[in-house]
Amino acid sequence: MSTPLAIRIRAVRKHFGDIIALDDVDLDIPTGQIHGLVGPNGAGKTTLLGMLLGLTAPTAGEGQILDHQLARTRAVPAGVAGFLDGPGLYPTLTARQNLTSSLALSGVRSNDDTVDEMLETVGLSNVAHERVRGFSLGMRQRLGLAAAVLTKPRLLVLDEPANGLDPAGKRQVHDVLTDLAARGTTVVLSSHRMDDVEALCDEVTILMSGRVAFTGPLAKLAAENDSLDYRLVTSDPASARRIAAATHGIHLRGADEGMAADPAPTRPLLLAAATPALDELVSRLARGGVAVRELTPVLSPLEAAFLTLTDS
Ligand SMILES: Nc1ncnc2c1ncn2[C@@H]1O[C@H](COP(=O)(O)OP(=O)(O)OP(=O)(O)O)[C@@H](O)[C@H]1O
Repeated sequence: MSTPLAIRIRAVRKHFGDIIALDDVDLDIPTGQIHGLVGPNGAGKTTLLGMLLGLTAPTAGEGQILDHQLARTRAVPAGVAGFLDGPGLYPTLTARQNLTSSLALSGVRSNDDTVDEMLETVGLSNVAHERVRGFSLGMRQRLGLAAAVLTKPRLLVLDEPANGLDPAGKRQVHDVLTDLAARGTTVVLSSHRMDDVEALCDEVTILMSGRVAFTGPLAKLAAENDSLDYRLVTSDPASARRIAAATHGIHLRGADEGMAADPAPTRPLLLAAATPALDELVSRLARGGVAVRELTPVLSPLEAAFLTLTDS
């Protein structure tokens, strides 16, 4: 049996005067999934997230968010938490007071230990008693996430949650979200960082000018890519270049494209290929006694799809 849907949206449109922010959007997000929303500036990501949070009503279309119909009222539906444009925090209260106030407002029962554990989880124990006024963007992001998570949401909606985070902060946020999803919370987040989305999300939706250009698993996106650019490092660059040039479906790129053989190339070889041709190349290299030390996509499937769709 398939996983029940946390979000089911059909033919949703949103107009702001003459501006069409969302145009005929369909979206299915199963319960417990971490779903990434990507797209260029102005694509409609924040508008869609705002709709999930009950802050914006659709102009047309319909949807089901958890047990609720897509908002006609401007209120965050029960079971949903999150934030747009940074978390709403009280600057004059301490980090700890912010969490206890947020809990009190949400009506969720909790105890002091839970609050302290959450501060520890997001790496803010050492500043628990400091006022939020002096916090950096990354600290605010982590505190906002902690406040949202403490309310035990069934759906967590986050606009650019990795903004301003250093690598340690990013890992803490990743751990919190992965743990939440493993316990059944659905997470929908937007990001301009493709590497974050790929590291964290099960599925992704690419929005372009308010329309869904792609929605589905990242693996499907990779499979739909005819050809990707790769960087190849081997034990014998000259032989590798010769073998690559003679392999059907391999296209040399950059400085190697159409160039006479470089007798002693030292740079990595750049080439474009689909997966079957790449498999063939690796077999031929092995048969030719050339060891493959590194074979990596120059752009990930998500980055490549994004650039193709935005025609950059
Ligand atoms: N309240 C509003 N009033 C008028 N236009 C709006 C409003 N909110 C969004 N828009 C417009 O709707 C379109 C989509 O905006 P939205 O903020 O949803 O895009 P986005 O994908 O989140 O962009 P970014 O990556 O820059 O945050 C844009 O053209 C924007 O100018």
